[in-house]
Parts: sequence; structure tokens; C-alpha cells
Amino acid sequence: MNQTETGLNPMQMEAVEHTEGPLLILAGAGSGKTRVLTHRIASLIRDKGVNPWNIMAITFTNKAAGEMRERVDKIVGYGSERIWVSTFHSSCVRILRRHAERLGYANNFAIYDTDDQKSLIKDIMKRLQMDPKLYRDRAIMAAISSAKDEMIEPDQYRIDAGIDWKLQKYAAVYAEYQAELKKNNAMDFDDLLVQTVKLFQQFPEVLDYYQEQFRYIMVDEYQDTNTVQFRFVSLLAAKYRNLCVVGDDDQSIYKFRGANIENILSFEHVFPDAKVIKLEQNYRSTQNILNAANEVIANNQGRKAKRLWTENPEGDLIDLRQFQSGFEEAEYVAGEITRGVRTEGKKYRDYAILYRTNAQSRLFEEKLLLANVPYKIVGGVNFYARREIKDLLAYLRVIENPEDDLAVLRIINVPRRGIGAATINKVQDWEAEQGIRFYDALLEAEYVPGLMRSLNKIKSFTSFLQVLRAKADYLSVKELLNEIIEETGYVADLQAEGTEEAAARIENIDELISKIADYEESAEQPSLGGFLQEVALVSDIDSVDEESDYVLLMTLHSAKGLEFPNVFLAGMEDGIFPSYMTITGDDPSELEEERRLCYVGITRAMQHLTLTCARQRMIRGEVQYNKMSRFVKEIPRELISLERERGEIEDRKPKMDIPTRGSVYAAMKQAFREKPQQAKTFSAQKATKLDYEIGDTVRHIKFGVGIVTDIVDGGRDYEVTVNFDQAGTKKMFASFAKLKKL
Ligand SMILES: Nc1ncnc2c1ncn2[C@@H]1O[C@H](COP(=O)(O)OP(=O)(O)OP(=O)(O)O)[C@@H](O)[C@H]1O
Ligand SMILES: [Mg+2]
Repeated sequence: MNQTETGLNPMQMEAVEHTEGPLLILAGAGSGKTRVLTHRIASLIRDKGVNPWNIMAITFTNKAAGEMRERVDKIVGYGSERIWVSTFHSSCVRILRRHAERLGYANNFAIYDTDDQKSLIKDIMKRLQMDPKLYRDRAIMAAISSAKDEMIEPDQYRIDAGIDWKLQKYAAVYAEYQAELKKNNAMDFDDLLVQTVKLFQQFPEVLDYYQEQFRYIMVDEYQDTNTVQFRFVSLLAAKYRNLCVVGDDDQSIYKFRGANIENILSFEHVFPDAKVIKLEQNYRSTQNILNAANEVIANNQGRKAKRLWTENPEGDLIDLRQFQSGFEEAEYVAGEITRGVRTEGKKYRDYAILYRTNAQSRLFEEKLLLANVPYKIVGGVNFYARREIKDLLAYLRVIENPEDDLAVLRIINVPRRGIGAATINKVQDWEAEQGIRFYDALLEAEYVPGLMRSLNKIKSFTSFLQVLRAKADYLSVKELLNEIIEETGYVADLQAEGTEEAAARIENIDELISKIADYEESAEQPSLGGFLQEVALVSDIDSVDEESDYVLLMTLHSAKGLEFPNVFLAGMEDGIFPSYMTITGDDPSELEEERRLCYVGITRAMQHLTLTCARQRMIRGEVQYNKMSRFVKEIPRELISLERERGEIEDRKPKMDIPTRGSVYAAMKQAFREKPQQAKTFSAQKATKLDYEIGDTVRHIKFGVGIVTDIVDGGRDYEVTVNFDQAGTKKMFASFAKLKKL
């Protein structure tokens, strides 16, 4: 390949051509790291005659994997389907599906998501009689997860816990949790890696097989790998040593999940013969955006110094806008997008709104709905975490793997079959006594003492499942699901309910059926197990489809590796970003991690960046007054445009209907009808109920008597404008103003 053909600069070219031996590509955002990886794969196949089967590339999301495969296909034209391009988790599942039996699991093991994990942990805490006030399930989950990242097993954890009674309890839960998982023939996400590494360590012949297969290994976003992931790649690469990792220490943002920045900083120690290539030219962003990013990140102490440059034009200044409230902020963003699309010929998909935490999406969702702007939220309530989807998937899971106790428990009384908690307890006691599985205990329910009339109910439940399991041999996944829906009356019940919410659930179920149909059409050998595996591993960004035209909303963490022509970084306030925890805590490294996150955010923008913040904001029902983020102040003044900062909300109010309670409700209804997945926040309960309307006379404890002139729905609360006789016009949040109707 020559340079003009590939569109790579000489440094990038060098990285592509250095294929033998360890290679570290350390480079800033937008310098073409991911592009280099793609070309490197293409070049291995096309120019060096490497068999696609011998290449493994690890990406951060399945979506990124799909894109990489597609691009390789464009360059080479063949073989791309045989490369292992996938996330760490997907690669591990693929390996474990073949070999899990060696570790004492069945190869059709279930994969538990966070919800499943949580119910299991809660269950165990109850069994161990742990006071939920003293012990938080989330904290325990996090502790177990970090232990797994470091490959610390329950026994070791107990020893390390020493005399710390709290950690001793954690150790007890951890041990029990692992035993339960194994009993249920299930693994959680962390297990996928831990068990694969164990497999490699305990069975050298298996490791050898994969070492032979993966002669060339590449890892993108290497700065965010954790210890167990590092172990996984170093074991695989130990024989041929053709390991190429690319990353940016300035974009390491997953320390809280165990990502170990040392992995990148010490690569040269682990592989002393490693070649190191630095890329310094940025192709993504304008000069101004890049300068802002460089200035911000320069405030971090512990980093390898590098400075990106670009040949791109200077571009627009960075817009900075401060508003009175989060409502105004969201309204402005919705209005700017509408304006850009209407008057500048932009597409909705040219825009992304990025924020620090998922909770911040709510206001944007509401304002975008009102402005009729199509959008999609990445993260938040995942499609597969919805109740109706989890219920139906649980049926499929039980058919595939009846040892999956959690799934059996989820559906045993869904829809209601009159099998209550007392009955379940009796079966569980007996199950424990006999040392058998829950499902097997159900099959033998006639031996369980004291079941009485429930026995028949259990029998009809199990025979229903047994019939389905037999049918699974010849029915397609779609037919199987339809059968479940028919026989359980799941959809019929929802239809009978007749609410908007039920209608939205039915639409979600339809969506699930379409997804199954898609899967059965596209998979080489479609199977129930294959479908469940695919579903277990999707992350939200994976479902974003390039063709569709919508604004994307996501947290800064989810935005890693992506790029958009126009980016809004919202909520740029001290206390939000950087988070309250980091500014009040005494660990300066936490602030540095937040700053890296800010660097990631800024560098997502290609042409235009807008920073927004609000002076006051409702957080968990309380008004919080925030200062502008310290990160904004780290951007040199000359790069920033404050134009129209003041008074702009008035004269640039986006052209949309003035939101009233009525119009918000209409928008909700519309949304439920058209895009059931987008309307979720509206089902949330509003904290406040109003007993007054526009035009009513009200009394405020401090401002006295006045007339309500406007009420704006802000989701959790209403923003009420009152014209007071004495005090003049004031805007206030209803739940705080405590206005009394006179
Ligand atoms: N040599 C080049 N010529 C033209 N465009 C390039 C070149 N190298 C990279 N690009 C473009 O620059 C953009 C950024 O590239 P890429 O996403 O590979 O960067 P990255 O280093 O992986 O960024 P991040 O750190 O954010 O993951 C992409 O749009 C890519 O196509
Ligand atoms: Mg990248």
C-alpha cells in the first residue's frame, strides 16, 4: 500500500507496516489511532498474506467492531468476516462457549447482567442476615467486581480482608455469590474474562491452540484495559509477540471500573523490545477546538507530555452560554439544533449532546420532544432492561438453560399463576436440603412437603416449560417466542390493560420480535443460545444506526472514540462536572480523571463546540447554585465566544410552541405512539401536583399575593411565573415556592 492510496501520514504508515513484534501507538485524540488499526488489519491480509482467521482486534464496543470490519472489507474486499474483531467480552464468550465445560460450567451458560447480579446479591444478603442499612448491595457488587478485575478469588479475598469485619462479610457474600452463579450455570460480565484467563492458565493446550490462531493481536482504547484484560492479551500474545496496542493516556476514564493506566505506561517494561510510535497530527477538529483541549489537559500533572497540532482551519470560536436554569439550557440546545437544521442545512445526526451523568438527559429529552427534534439516548434505561423484555427473555433463557434459577424465579409467577412467595420458599428449602437445582425441585414438586393446592399450579408451569423445551428443537427462536406470548397471554393481558404504558410495552415486544427476525436472517447458524448471547452483550451504542437521522444524547463516558460535527457539552458547572465528589474529596487524582473526561468531551467535536451551564439547577429535588466549571476557566478567553450571552433566551427563544402542561402531555402521547422507547421519562412520577392554574391568584410566604402568568412543565417539577403585587414578576419552582391558591 502506498501513502496516497491509504490516506495515511508517514508516522501512521510506519505503524501500519510494523507488524512483527510488540508495538505501542501512543497518541492523542483524533490522531487516527483507530484508523491505523483498521489499515493495519487490511495491510496484514492484503500485503502480507496473513490469513484473516489469524487476526484478533479488540474494540471498545460491538458497534466499533462492526465498523472496523466493514472498513477492512472496503479496503481488502474479502475475508473480513473471518477476523475476530470484537470486544473483550464477546471474544471471551466465544472461547468459553467451546471450553466452559473444562471449568465445570455447561457450554450453554447464562450471562447475568447487572440486574440479575443485584437480585442475586440481595438474596444472599438476606440469607446471611445482613442488615441492608449497614451493607449496601451496590458497594458489595462494586467490591466483587474490582476483586475480579484483579483476579482475586473469594478465598484470597477472605485472607486479604484480615480482621476487617466488613470486608469479611463482603468475602462471605463473594464466596456465596460465586457458588450460586456456578449452581445456576451462569457467569457475570467480569467472569467472562476471569474464567477465560483461568482456562488459559489451567489448560495450556487450550492456550496453545488460541496462541496459534491469534498470531496478530490488536487492542484499541488500550488505556482503559484493566488487569484481567491485560492478562488475557498478554497470555494470547506470549508466543508470537505480535501485539499492537493503541491508546491515549489522556483519555483514560475508567479507573472506577478498574482500568489501569499503568498498563499503558508500563507497556515498554513488559515488552522491552516494543516499538513506540507517537502520532501528533489531529485530523478531526478545528484548530480552536484542539487548542482548547490541549490547554485543559495541560493542567494534569501525571501525564506523558504531548501536544496535538492540526492543519485544519482555525474554525469557529467555542460558544459558551450560561443560563438561569437547566430548563433554559435545554431549551437553548433544542432551539440551536432546530435552527441549524432549518437554516444551515445540517442533519440531526450532526449533533451530539454530552453530559456527565445519565440523569441530566431528562430535561433535554423533554425539550427535544417539544421541539419535535428526533433523538436517541445512549445508555439510561437499556431496551433489554425493560420489564416486558426481561420477562420474555427469561422464558427463552429457561428453555435454553433450566439451571438458570434467576430466570425461573422471574417467570414462575409471571403472568400470575397463583404461585406465591410461601410456595417458592418451601420449594427452595427442599431444594437446599436435597442439594438439587430449583428447576429440578419444581419438576419433583410432589415430594416437597406442604405444597397442597400449589402443587398443581407448579405442575402445569413445569409441563408448559417442558413442552416448550421439546419444541425448541424444531421451532425457530421467533416461533418459540410467539408460542410463549400466545400461551402465557402476555400481550393479551397488556391489551386488556389498555393504558398508554401497556401500549408502549407491546410496541417494545414487537421490537423484540423484529430483532429476533433480524438475527435469524443475518446469523450464519441461528440458534436460541446464539441469540441470547448476542442480546447479553449488546451495549447501547451498538443499536445506534448510522443511516437514521437523530441527535445523540449520551454521557461523556459513552462518547469515547466517537466524533460529531457539532457537540454540546452541557452542565459545565462545578459540582456537576467536575463532580461534587471530586471537588470535595481529597484525592487530586480524581480531579485529574474528570479533566481527562473533559478532554475526551472537547475532542469529540469536529467543527463546532458549545459549552453550556446553568446558574441554578434542580438536583434530587433541591435547587443547587453552581459556579461555572473550573474546566471552562482553563480554556483561554480568546478561544471563547460569549456573544449573546445575556438576554439571549428572550430574543432567541426557539420557535416552538410555548410549553404548557397540555402541550407536554400531547407531546408525551405522541411520543408514546411514535417512539415508545424515547418517552420513558414521562412515565416517571412528578414530585409536585399543582392545584392552581394560569390566571389564579396565589400567595407566597415572602412575596405576598400575585397572579400566575405562566406554568412550564419541567418534568419533575413545574416552573411557575407569578406577577406579585408588591415584588413584581418572579419565576420559581413549584415544589419550593409552596404557593397557596387564594
Ligand atoms: N491521515 C489521515 N488523513 C485524513 N483523515 C484522517 C487521517 N487519519 C485519521 N483521519 C480522520 O481523523 C478522524 C479521527 O481518526 P480516528 O478516529 O482514527 O482517531 P483516534 O486517534 O482513534 O481518536 P480517539 O482518540 O478519539 O479514539 C477520523 O475521521 C479519521 O478518518
Ligand atoms: Mg479511536
